[in-house]
Amino acid sequence: MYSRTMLKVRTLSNNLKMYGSTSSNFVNVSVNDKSGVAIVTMQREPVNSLNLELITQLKTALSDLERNKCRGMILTSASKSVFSAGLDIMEMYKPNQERVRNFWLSLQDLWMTLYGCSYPSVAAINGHSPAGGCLLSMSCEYRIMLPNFTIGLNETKLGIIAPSWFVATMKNTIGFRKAEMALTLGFLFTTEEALKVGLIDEVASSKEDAIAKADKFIGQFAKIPPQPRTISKLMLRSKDIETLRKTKEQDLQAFLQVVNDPKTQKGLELYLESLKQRKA
Ligand SMILES: CCCCCCCCCC/C=C\CC(=O)SCCNC(=O)CCNC(=O)[C@H](O)C(C)(C)COP(=O)(O)OP(=O)(O)OC[C@H]1O[C@@H](n2cnc3c(N)ncnc32)[C@H](O)[C@@H]1OP(=O)(O)O
Repeated sequence: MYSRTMLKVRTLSNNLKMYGSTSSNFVNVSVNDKSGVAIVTMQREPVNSLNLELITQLKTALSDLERNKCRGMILTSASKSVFSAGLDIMEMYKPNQERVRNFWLSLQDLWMTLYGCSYPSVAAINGHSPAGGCLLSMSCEYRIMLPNFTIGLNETKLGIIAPSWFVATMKNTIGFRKAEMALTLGFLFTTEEALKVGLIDEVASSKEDAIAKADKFIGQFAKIPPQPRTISKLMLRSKDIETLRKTKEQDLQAFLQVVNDPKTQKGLELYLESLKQRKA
């Protein structure tokens, strides 16, 4: 039913080639011929950490779907245990200044594209989804998660502050009070806790079940005229998108200041070590 790569994800654009990146394919898009629903699969092993290339390819895939008037989009992961580990810490550790700048601008762009897309969007969260992974999930309209994983904005636990648009997305998803608790604690919710707090909408027993549930959710819109649907969605979401659009440069400068602070660099080094030691 879902034909692989019917919509081709463009390889890296020229401005990325100058960083010597290879054009690996970190995103697979398959479209159901009958329903017109696309499955966008992140496939950057081992943990789908969001580096410049994955972010850029996701943005391209989502924009292509918009142009091709897709009927709905399901975002998921090729990994069996991780949806996305969030931002790739290696992009922020001892960064090349031009690349890290591009990295952040591309993340802003991806969020604005996903949060404001006209088609119905569902995250089929088939693994852990901390920080940037949680942002991607929350930016979709509906979330279905598999049991025994965790999701949340854990930035404060890492000694950093989630940007205002991450905060706005969480507030819009679970409400002020619960977002305040979750953000200040840097809380990672288990699947059951996430369901209780409204961070996810359904629990699925397997990835296949999650896709089936996502298809069902999107199927409801077959009877709704697309334009009123999109306008209603954007009435709720466009204020936060416009806020970031207007303050992109300011947001970038704030990010660069934090990343280039020697204390942040030390923190990143220790965090990377701790991630490696967890295995030992
Ligand atoms: C700390 C950031 C400071 C930046 C300051 C600027 C502030 C700007 C605002 C930032 C906003 C958002 C921040 C983020 O998104 S930061 C990323 C936060 N993510 C996490 O804390 C998750 C960390 N990872 C995990 O908890 C686990 O990996 C996992 C997702 C639960 C999966 O566990 P696992 O056991 O299946 O896999 P594991 O063995 O841990 O990892 C496999 C290898 O992948 C490496 N790795 C994991 N996560 C990341 C990552 N986010 N970036 C880069 N690399 C990552 C891990 O080190 C292993 O590598 P190796 O095989 O040992 O070489």
